[in-house]
Amino acid sequence: TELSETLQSQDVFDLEYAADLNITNDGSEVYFIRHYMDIHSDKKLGNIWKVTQNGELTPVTTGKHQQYGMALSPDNKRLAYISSESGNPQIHMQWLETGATGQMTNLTTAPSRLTWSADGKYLAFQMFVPEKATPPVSLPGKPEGAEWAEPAIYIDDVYYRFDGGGYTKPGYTQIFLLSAQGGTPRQLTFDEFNNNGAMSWSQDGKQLYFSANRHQNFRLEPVNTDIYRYELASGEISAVTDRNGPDNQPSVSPDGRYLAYLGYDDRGTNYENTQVYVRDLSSGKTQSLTADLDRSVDSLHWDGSSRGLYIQYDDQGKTRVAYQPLKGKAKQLTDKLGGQSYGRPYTSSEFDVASDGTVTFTYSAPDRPADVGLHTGGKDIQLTHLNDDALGHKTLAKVEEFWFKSSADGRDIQGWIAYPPGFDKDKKYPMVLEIHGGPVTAYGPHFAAEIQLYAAAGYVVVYINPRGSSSYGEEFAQTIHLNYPSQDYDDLMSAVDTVIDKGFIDERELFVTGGSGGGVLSAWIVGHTDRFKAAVVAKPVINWYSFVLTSDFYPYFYKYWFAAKPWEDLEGYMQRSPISYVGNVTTPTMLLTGEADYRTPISESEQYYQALKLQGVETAMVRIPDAPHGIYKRPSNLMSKVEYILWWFEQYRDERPVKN
Ligand SMILES: CSCC[C@H](NC=O)C(=O)N[C@@H](CC(C)C)C(=O)N[C@@H](Cc1ccccc1)C(=O)O
Repeated sequence: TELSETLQSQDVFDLEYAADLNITNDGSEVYFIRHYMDIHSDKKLGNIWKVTQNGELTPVTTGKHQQYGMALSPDNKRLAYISSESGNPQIHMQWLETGATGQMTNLTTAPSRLTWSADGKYLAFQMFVPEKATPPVSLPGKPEGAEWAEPAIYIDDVYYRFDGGGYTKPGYTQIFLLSAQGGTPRQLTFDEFNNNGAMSWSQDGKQLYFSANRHQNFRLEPVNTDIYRYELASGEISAVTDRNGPDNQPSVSPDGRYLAYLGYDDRGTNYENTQVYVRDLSSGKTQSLTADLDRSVDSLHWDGSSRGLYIQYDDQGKTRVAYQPLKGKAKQLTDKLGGQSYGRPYTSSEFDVASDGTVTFTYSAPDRPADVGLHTGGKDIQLTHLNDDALGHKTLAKVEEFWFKSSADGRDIQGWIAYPPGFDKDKKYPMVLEIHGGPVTAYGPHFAAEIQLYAAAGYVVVYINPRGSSSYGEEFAQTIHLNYPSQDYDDLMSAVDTVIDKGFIDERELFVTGGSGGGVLSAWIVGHTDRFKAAVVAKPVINWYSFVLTSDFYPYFYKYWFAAKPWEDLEGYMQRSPISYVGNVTTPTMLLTGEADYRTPISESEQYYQALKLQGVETAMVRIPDAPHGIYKRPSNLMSKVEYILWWFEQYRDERPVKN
């Protein structure tokens, strides 16, 4: 058959995906944000749409806005959401029976986490409250009308910049209460903590549960969140949990008897399974429902009868929803969740449940970003086809799962092969090995523009979940505790050998790329083998010593990824740093990083670039202006990333592909 069009990088502007799924109590309709890429502002925007069980789609809001944080009222008659249509983010409401809409607030900073009280009379929300910063120094002698340089910036907080958010301002996130009739929000919390975790109301509306890190030393105990109870009548705040380790996502059962939440005991490792806990609110008795699951639960929703919970977790690169009763075994419902990470094939999804047990979820397929799916009557139904117009006429890469044994120790490892459109097993193809970051995350059989674009350019693309990835249980993730990179390198090389053995790879045409943790591993690869013809190392850590002292989340990294502070274990830090092996590199290696990446700051890439130059190795550096760690967030930056990677590889191909 003749090939139809293949995917081009500019097609990323045509992608849409579903998010913020809210299902009605009777399961008949799903409200969701229909995200699209605006080619003029180069940003992801989104409006609210509704889809019925038979797939009928209706717009609920319109306009070129960013709308998000949607929350359907308990009686399903109103929809609260956040919209930037007035110029900055405000709470809006739509009365669904009449279609009347209104802006409910005039806030000075962005609201988040809209949470309805059970009687539908109030919305709790959160908002950053800035504090006045008085600089310790002011300069004397400025003549009137003089134009002096911007004043110096004084910093004394532990966290002074966040990836994606820029340099921080002094202040804290506080909880507010807004009448569903509108009016002035009332501030509920005032203390010097970030009260910024998920919230849930008691059924009688007298208490608000929320998660936050309210420990005196919270800045240096970065994952020690607990659940707190706020008494609406007195303003008193008391701790419900107090263990060492995160407790979050509180959710009061519909009958008001139980509080469910997620968490784990912090043992100081790189990964622990997040479990579901249920506390009987009158006796205080608490039990874990998922101690035997050996997977991390990411989210939960109560069943309408309060007899159990619907839970979401990653398993072997896919995401499942299961029903976990308060007593007894879990029942699997669907494993078709995903599709929200449209750049690279990370697991990323969400779900919601109606009172009758109908589950809506983001429906994943290797050839489409997230659609709205429904699980009802034991079946999965795809309700929307948001990208059939943009992608339906194109030939996309087929994605096939494979398993192989690692040469390190015979461990079973899972991976996927994306075949170029028009693939013929009797021909020989160049290969791209694409490596995920985290390092405790997972790739899976999900749509990814980057993978699809490399395949459309004629490469067989291989991606795997090396040891250390999530979705295979605690032992698998913890193999890299204080040991990253290590045998994950062997897993990656075994994947390459396994695919070569299939007979359709030109062994002389091997290429490698990866981002973040995948940048660490691709730099590690070129320092340990010369099998690849060219490499692109994206947003990497090159030197763990400098990374820990420049990354935004440094109180976490030194504590959970290393045995000691950098100056206490110089040898350990350097032994695991790609910079230590730069003397071995002969592979032409390009660096690519966002200039506003405060997670893996661009100084990491600069170190490797300069070292490679000193070594006389072919190299180049691509700097993406203003881009944070999530380079893909602006579609044109995703295009730049892919175009530069393909261009770099093409320089080193024996036969360059002919551009049409
Ligand atoms: C508790 S913070 C752990 C670090 C965080 N992990 C999230 O998965 C992270 O930012 N990891 C970086 C590498 C690290 C700073 C050396 C990373 O590999 N990022 C990946 C994965 C990722 C995907 C989506 C959102 C956040 C991270 C990447 O950017 O591809």
